[in-house]
Order: sequence, then structure tokens, then C-alpha cells
Amino acid sequence: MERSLALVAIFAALTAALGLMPNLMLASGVPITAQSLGVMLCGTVLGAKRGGLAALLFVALVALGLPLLAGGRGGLGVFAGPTMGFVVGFPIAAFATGFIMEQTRNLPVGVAAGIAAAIGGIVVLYAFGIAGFMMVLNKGLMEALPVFVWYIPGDLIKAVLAGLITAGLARARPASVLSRA
Ligand SMILES: O=C(O)CCCC[C@@H]1SC[C@@H]2NC(=O)N[C@@H]21
Repeated sequence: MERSLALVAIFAALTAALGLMPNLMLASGVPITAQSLGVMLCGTVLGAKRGGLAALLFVALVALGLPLLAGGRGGLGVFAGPTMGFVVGFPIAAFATGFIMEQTRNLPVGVAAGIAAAIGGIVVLYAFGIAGFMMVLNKGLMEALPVFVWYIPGDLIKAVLAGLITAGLARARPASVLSRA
């Protein structure tokens, strides 16, 4: 119990730390950021419940005003901005990633993690992100969709990285991959 709580805190911190990596703010107001890799790893390593909790902890700290998002942003204002759907979607995407990871125990860890990260961390996250973007900027789906084409190549690379990192962790520290415990 204590160990899994510590891992939840560590993965929330990892997601925050990935916000310190160089990011690229595009004209859309949505940055290209490594933080979605953190969300993917929350799910692939910790599984649905604990992964969702780690991402929720990260979002709660942002809501409380900690400047943990790419470029040092934080506070309730984020939830009125163009990235609002992504931020709200982080815990759901981590949960979905972990859920898929838990349902694919028949696959090698790395393959399962890559697939889970692509579905949870891209398909599910974008569904929330694009919906939020459309709501905040009052745009239609056909206007919003082309905006996000630019983010997909990077996110596919992140899904592959999530697969490789999770497989590496499973080899080096099998007990820390709670999604396979
Ligand atoms: O910093 C924020 O306010 C949240 C940023 C969300 C960015 C999304 S996550 C999925 C997609 N991939 C990226 O690199 N950026 C967007």
C-alpha cells in the first residue's frame, strides 16, 4: 500500500518534471510537450487505478496553482484555456492506458505498453483535448481536427518510448510495474 502510494507520487512528479523539458507553443495555444509521455507512463507502469490517480494528483496540483504545466503554467485559469480538455483528460487517458495494459497480459510488456499508450494517450486524450479546444474557442470539428495533425507524429514517438521504457523497467525492476503485478 505504502509502496504503491509512493509510486503514485513519483509518477505525478515525473509528469511534472517532463514539463521542464523544452516545449514548443504553437499558434493554436496548445504546446508540443513531453508531459503526455508522463501520462502514458502513469498508465503503462502503474495500471488503471493508480495511474489515473497519479495523473489526477498532477492535475490537482496544477489546479491549486503550482506552475507545473509546460512553460510554467498552472492555476484555475488553465481550465478556461485552449488546453483545458487535455488537462482534464490526463487522468482519464492514464486510466484508459492502464486499463488496456491490464487487459493485454497475453502480450509482451513492451508491445502491450506501446499499444495501450497509443490508444489511451493519443485516441482517448485527443478526444477530450479536441472537445475542450472546440468548446473554449467555439470551433467546429472540421476546423479543430487539422490543428492537431501536427501533434500526432511526436505522440506516436512517445507511445513507442512508453513501450520501451515500460519494457526496460519490467526487466530491471519487475515489481515496480504494478500494471503487471
Ligand atoms: O500544458 C498544457 O496546458 C497541456 C498541454 C497538452 C498538450 C497536448 S497533450 C497531447 C498533444 N501532444 C502534445 O505534445 N501536445 C498536445
